[in-house]
Amino acid sequence: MAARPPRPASISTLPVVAVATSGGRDSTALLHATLRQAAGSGLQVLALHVHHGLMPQADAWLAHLAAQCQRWRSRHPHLRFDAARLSGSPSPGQSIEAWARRERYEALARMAKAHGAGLVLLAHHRRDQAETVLLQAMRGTGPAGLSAMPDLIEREGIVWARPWLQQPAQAIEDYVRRHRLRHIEDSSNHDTRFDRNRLRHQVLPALNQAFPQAEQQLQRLAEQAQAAAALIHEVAAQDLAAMGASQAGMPMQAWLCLSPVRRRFSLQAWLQHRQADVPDSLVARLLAELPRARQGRWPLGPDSELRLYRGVLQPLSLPLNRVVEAASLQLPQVVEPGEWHAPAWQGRLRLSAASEGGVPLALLAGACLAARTGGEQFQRAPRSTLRSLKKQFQAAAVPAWARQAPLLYGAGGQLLFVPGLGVDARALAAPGEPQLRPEWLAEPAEPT
Ligand SMILES: Nc1ncnc2c1ncn2[C@@H]1O[C@H](COP(=O)(O)OP(=O)(O)OP(=O)(O)O)[C@@H](O)[C@H]1O
Repeated sequence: MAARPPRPASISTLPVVAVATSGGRDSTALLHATLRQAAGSGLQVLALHVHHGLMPQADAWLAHLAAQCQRWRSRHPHLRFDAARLSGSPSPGQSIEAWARRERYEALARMAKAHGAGLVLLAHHRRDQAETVLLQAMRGTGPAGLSAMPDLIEREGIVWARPWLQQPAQAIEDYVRRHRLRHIEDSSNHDTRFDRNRLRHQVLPALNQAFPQAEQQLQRLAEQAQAAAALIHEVAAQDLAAMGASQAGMPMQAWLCLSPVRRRFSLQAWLQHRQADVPDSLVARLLAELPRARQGRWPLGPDSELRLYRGVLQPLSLPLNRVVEAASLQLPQVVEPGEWHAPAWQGRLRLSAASEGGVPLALLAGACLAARTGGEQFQRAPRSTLRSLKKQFQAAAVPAWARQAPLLYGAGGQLLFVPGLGVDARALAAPGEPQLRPEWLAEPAEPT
């Protein structure tokens, strides 16, 4: 019996490669080149476009792309097109460009995932890379900024690739002419109020003329900076692990033992865990002030700050009601049953009415929460031996993550309560004495 010819694969089962397409010259060329490469390969090509809702012409660009993909589909039946319209706007103080970039990547990632594409191609080329390096240099950035754009990076399950990062703009122009590709012209690319446009039209031509290898050298600089940034990242991560830093706090004693340059990069890395954009001015201030400070507070963001207390630098979120602050006494002088949120430690302190096993109200007056700094002593039961907190945690098999919760200290510095162990026997109220029983309630970590 003759074998049946294999059935063509259904389009929805083919592997998908996405191309981010603005409709401009470069991404039009990349989409076209990808389609040619993919022809007969069994790959599905997905053109993705983001309508930013910022320019009056954006509707026409979207219509142009949809029509172009429709035409190209006659020769490339495995071409699909999708677009997203952004509806938001930048928040006060945020640049339109930064907002548009972030939203664009998020929209591209959403669409790629919805279509099962794990790879998104971007049409940046060598001149874009040179411009990015120079722009970063003009901002006085460090190795991370000078790294400019990676040719391949994985973020949140999507691989972003820039296959033309080594290609000169001229090669793409030639390709577009050879294939007579139609593309849109974004008039804002000539608006010299934008830094990039001034650089492109006024600086780069002169630079290329004076140094014909300028773009290649700037690309090499970006690669060197990428290696340096990766090394800094590795060393900072090792230093933070060695000093026992966590999201909740960075111990100052160990940090001060580092060389100045390692202090700087470990501090920066620790701050960036919490907040992507850490102002250089804050890092400079902390580097200058922390070595001499015993206590202190520094603004971190609109709703958070850093506190130095008992040798630990801690980030605190501010707006939640009744934030238990580490640096000053937070429980009032007259303490009543209630709950205090401590977002920096991802938990709540609850004080409940009790007739035994609690802490006397007198000791709770003006008490505060503080991070473990090492060397604390704790007594489990009235006639038991005083032992180090570390040993007590081990004996009670308190898991390592639970040992990061804050300790409750009385106004006089007396240890009152340790999450996971309970009330220190020296702070136990006598039966019938006015008292409250402390309890620590851990909250699930927020996604970062
Ligand atoms: N609105 C958009 N929708 C989808 N992808 C985009 C969009 N804008 C930019 N991109 C992607 O990001 C790359 C770089 O963006 P950039 O703003 O430098 O390019 P462009 O000048 O808008 O267009 P092109 O690179 O196509 O000439 C584009 O080549 C494209 O891959």
